[in-house]
Amino acid sequence: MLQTKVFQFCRSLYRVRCEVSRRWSSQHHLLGAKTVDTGGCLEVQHPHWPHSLRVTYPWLRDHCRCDQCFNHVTVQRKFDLSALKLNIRPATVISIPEELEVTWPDGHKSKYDYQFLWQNTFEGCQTSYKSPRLLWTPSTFPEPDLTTVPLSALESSDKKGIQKLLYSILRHGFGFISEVPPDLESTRSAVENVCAVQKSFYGEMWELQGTNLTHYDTAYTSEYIGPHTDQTYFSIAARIQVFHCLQPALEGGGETLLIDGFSVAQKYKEKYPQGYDYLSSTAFPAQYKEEGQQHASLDTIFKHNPVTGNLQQFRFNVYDRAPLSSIPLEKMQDFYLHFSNLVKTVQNPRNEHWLQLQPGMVVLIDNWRIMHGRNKFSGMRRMCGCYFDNDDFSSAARVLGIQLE
Ligand SMILES: C[N+](C)(C)CCCC[C@H](N)C(=O)O
Ligand SMILES: O=C(O)CCC(=O)C(=O)O
Repeated sequence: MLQTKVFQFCRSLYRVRCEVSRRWSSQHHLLGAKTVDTGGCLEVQHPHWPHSLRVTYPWLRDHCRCDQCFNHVTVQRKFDLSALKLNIRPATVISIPEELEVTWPDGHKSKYDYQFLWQNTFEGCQTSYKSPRLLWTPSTFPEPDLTTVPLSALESSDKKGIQKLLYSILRHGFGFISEVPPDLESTRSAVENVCAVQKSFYGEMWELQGTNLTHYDTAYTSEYIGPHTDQTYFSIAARIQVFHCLQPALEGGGETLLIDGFSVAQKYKEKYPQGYDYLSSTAFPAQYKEEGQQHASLDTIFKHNPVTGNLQQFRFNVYDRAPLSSIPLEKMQDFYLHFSNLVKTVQNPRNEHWLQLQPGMVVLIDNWRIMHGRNKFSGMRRMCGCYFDNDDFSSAARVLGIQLE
């Protein structure tokens, strides 16, 4: 009881009331925030923040987290936007150490945790997010200890192994799981520690066995396959490609090629800025056809985050291009000019990192960034793998506290 009284007394000391007719201007006390009414919005400066944040009043009203406006069980909004007045302004704003308390003209009270404001406003998000991405070339190809996690660490309940693997994928575009028994089921259970396997017409886990043409794709032959990303014929390509070489080709060949597509994109953008803009804005079709399957998509090669404009996906597959019906006659020369310059940039041998995948080493490749290919081979070779969908993979990363762009 006494404690409550003392707390209430202290709390009242921190409160600074301001009338809406004046400008908000509360002093910050200890850990409380200083707030200033700047007309259409509220500027909040918290002593723990590197800079102040501005939020509009409609934003504040819309983001009220009281039980009437927000269902905390389902984590869904309940506030009726049709009732939102665009010229709404608070009756009072009180800043206390833990939160900001706003009373609206109709008497409704909203409270905002400072961390909530920092993490959920544009200005806070833009300052906090640091991309982990590190571009590489073969000469800066990351050392195996940075990118490899043994299966036992992946299975540990502290999740540190999974975090390391996810960071490696986000940083370098790939990561390895070592010590995985070289069979399909063990590969599945190893990767399922990270994310659910995507179901597609290839099934969930797939296997390439020599030249057994299970699907109508060059992957199921022993031919060379140049650098590409998979599933350009889907409207959303798989985010992660998993490979486990169960048996390297008995008579040689079959090495894996990796190229950092974002590094190539950067070089292409520097050398051919117009081409980069063209291939970021001109969609062209891709396809996959076999009995019972006819997949088609229409999209650009470079795709960017719609808010930051940062490169988000590099879609590149010369083999799965559909007939070019989407480009009008007068734009056709532009297309071939820009596309062939990109192909030349990709095919520069200085981008190529070749490796022989070994049984026991499972590689997870970011299919939105890294191109893969393989050398031709002879004799029996066995490779299994699967894909992860982008949404499932991103969710798995966020669940472990990894912030994504
Ligand atoms: C991986 N797996 C062997 C199942 C399929 C390979 C598909 C390759 C296809 N051209 C594409 O780019 O998607
Ligand atoms: O056989 C391989 O190593 C990879 C084949 C391939 O490029 C693919 O599956 O997309």
